[in-house]
Amino acid sequence: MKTVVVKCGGSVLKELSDSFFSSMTSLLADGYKIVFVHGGGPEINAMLENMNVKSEFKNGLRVTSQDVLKAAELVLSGSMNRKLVRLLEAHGIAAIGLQSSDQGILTADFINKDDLGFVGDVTSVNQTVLELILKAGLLPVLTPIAKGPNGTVLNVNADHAAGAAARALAADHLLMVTDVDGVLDDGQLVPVLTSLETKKLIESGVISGGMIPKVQTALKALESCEHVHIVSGKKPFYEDGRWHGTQFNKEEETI
Ligand SMILES: Nc1ncnc2c1ncn2[C@@H]1O[C@H](COP(=O)(O)OP(=O)(O)O)[C@@H](O)[C@H]1O
Ligand SMILES: CC(=O)N[C@@H](CCC(=O)OP(=O)(O)O)C(=O)O
Repeated sequence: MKTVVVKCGGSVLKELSDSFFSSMTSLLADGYKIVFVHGGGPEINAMLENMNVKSEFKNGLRVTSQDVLKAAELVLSGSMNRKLVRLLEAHGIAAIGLQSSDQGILTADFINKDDLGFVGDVTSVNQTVLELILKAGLLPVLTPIAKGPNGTVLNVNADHAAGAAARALAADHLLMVTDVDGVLDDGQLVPVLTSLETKKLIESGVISGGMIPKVQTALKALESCEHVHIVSGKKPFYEDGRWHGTQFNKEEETI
């Protein structure tokens, strides 16, 4: 079973194009099984603003108090997950929304409770449930809210959640869908990146903000995934068996 984990950022959820869904349909037609993980960062920001709750990010991760966690869960599970499943269904794709803390679909541990609050790093993935759903011909759509220790739930960066799902499922492909064409340098798409080149772009400040957890996840995913891409959700990303965006390659492949 060829599996692709697709991560869709909150930045682009409202702007997903028909051509994006056509690419999804082409992938399914080519025999790929797809697991979707979504974010919702901008929508969580808007909700927190409405609630007059301040939140800050440290290295791309949202510092998450109990109040922030409640808002994040409400937005991710109650709003973003619902929207995405309905959009997929409207484009003829049989999808099912999953709250990832249920049945430990994603289980996580605190990264650093004192520093980040209720923020987790995924420690295990319930493959049995995901594989059952895939075998039934459905596309699972996962929230980045994980089961934590002692009855807690933890907020997981959606890029990290997707990377963990890709590794656990031994996915062939990790696709990170965002609001730009891929990694840009001076406004130009960088079509191929190795880990060394990526690190240089982070050091020089070309890659910043929300792109940092994305490229870090991409590089880590290369340990188990054959193909890793960052692509735009506003355009087709897969046409005639070819992928667009920025492709990440292992170092030795380019030397
Ligand atoms: N070198 C870069 N190339 C492209 N985007 C970058 C780069 N550096 C920073 N970014 C920013 O990263 C954003 C994508 O990250 P983010 O907003 O967290 O998206 P998502 O919600 O999809 O995870 C882009 O819209 C852009 O503003
Ligand atoms: C810990 C942490 O940062 N969690 C993220 C989860 C959502 C997310 O990652 O959404 P995007 O993919 O749209 O950025 C947050 O609270 O914003």
